[in-house]
Amino acid sequence: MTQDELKKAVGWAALDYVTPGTIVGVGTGSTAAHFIDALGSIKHQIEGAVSSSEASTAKLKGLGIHVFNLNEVDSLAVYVDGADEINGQMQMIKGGGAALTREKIVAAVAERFICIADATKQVDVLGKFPLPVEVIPMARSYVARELVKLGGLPEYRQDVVTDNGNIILDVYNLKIVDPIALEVAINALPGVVTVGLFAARGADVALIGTANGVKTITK
Ligand SMILES: O=C[C@H](O)[C@H](O)[C@H](O)COP(=O)(O)O
Repeated sequence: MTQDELKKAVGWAALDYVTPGTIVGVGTGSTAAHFIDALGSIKHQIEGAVSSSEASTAKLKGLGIHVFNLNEVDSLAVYVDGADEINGQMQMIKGGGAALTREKIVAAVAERFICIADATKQVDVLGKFPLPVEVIPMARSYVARELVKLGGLPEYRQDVVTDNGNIILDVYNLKIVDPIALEVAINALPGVVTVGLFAARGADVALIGTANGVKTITK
């Protein structure tokens, strides 16, 4: 099976976690795009969605799914999204598609985070995938210097502006042995909007696409 077929398998498998009549939290990226297609097949059974990016919003609307503003919604039963890496503690690196901030916000409102990922995303230690950090543009150099002090090698993601008008620093060379501590430390830097570590609030369920089918891991 190709990687995209594995992504499709987990995207569709996530439908099992969608309760009819509810508003669904929707992530961003190539795996989440398969979930959106799957959601389209049951669009008359759900009230709508809350989206984590302009790209997902456009796709949802294109399929005729109503997209709610998060401020209109008190709670979400589930948030379904992909990841760039996920470890055995269900902690993740996200933001390869620059959508990390809105993803973290929508995930925070949801009761359960359903991570959908192909098996290549599973790791023992987070950090091989460069850690995305969304930064206010004027703070770029300052935050980069601080990230070096934390042991990382930050690289400015050229030609990328987030949906919130900010920039992304991708931090290489990290072996993240204490993900929660690093999440707290980076989030505390003035100018950082969000770090793409989803550690304090990780996934509750992981649907992992493997050659032998979809594996379900529950926290
Ligand atoms: O900003 C992007 C998101 O965090 C994605 O969920 C993540 O990059 C995984 O994307 P994909 O499903 O395309 O591998």
